[in-house]
Amino acid sequence: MDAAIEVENLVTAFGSNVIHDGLNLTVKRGEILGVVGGSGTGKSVLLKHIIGLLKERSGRILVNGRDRSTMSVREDMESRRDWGVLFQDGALFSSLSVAQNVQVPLREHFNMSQSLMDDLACSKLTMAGLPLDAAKKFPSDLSGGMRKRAALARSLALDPEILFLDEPTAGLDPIGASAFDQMIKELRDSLGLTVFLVTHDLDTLVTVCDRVAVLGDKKILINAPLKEVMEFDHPWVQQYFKGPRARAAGMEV
Ligand SMILES: Nc1ncnc2c1ncn2[C@@H]1O[C@H](COP(=O)(O)OP(=O)(O)OP(=O)(O)O)[C@@H](O)[C@H]1O
Repeated sequence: MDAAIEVENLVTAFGSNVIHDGLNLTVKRGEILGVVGGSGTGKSVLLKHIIGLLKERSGRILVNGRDRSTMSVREDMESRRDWGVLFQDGALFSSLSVAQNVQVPLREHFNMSQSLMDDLACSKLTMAGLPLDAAKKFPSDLSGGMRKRAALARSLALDPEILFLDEPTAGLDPIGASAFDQMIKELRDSLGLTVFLVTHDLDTLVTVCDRVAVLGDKKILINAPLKEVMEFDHPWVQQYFKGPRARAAGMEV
């Protein structure tokens, strides 16, 4: 099996608060993996460990087959081009225009002309479904949904192989959320991306995820296609997938 991400026996803690204790997870290349779990179970912390924003841990994390902990600083920097991240709040720089935001990773990694960067920013904005007149706007001039798309455009700036999305549809109205889901699927299909998607959104799980990994009891309880996950005998899983919201999302085994 060709794995984009492999997490082996991960143990993490903040002081005495153990977050993950022997967590194992494989994300296959080209799949959209939905990561779910109760609030505070460590989904965002797991994402931050995989991308190297958090470092204190034991266990191995391999991205594209490379062990993050044994990389030189240069290798680590190079490997950062392999992925893009969309954080929960979008994390755009408010004093920069949308185009300048998209160009931040380009400036960090390459030495290219302004006109090339402008062209690239326009192409990434189009990919993320934004009109070109958004380029000169500032984040505060955009709706919540457009800000998410601008942040997505920035996460695509370096032509990543892997996309990390932390609750991408949170705060979007149902129409905006379903359009965003559709776009993620189209981007995966056209660019061959691997997507690691933290979400609480049941509609997203149903419509875009190939597999679902459930984080609970400090581990991945199950990592399987949704239908299999829904049959998994664990109290949180049963409550989550058989509750009123799940029924409203049309989830039936
Ligand atoms: N920088 C930090 N310092 C100390 N504790 C932290 C830090 N970041 C996260 N935590 C703790 O780690 C635990 C897991 O947090 P995390 O944000 O990963 O949860 P989550 O599963 O993403 O939750 P949610 O679904 O609510 O976003 C929580 O108890 C949180 O308080």
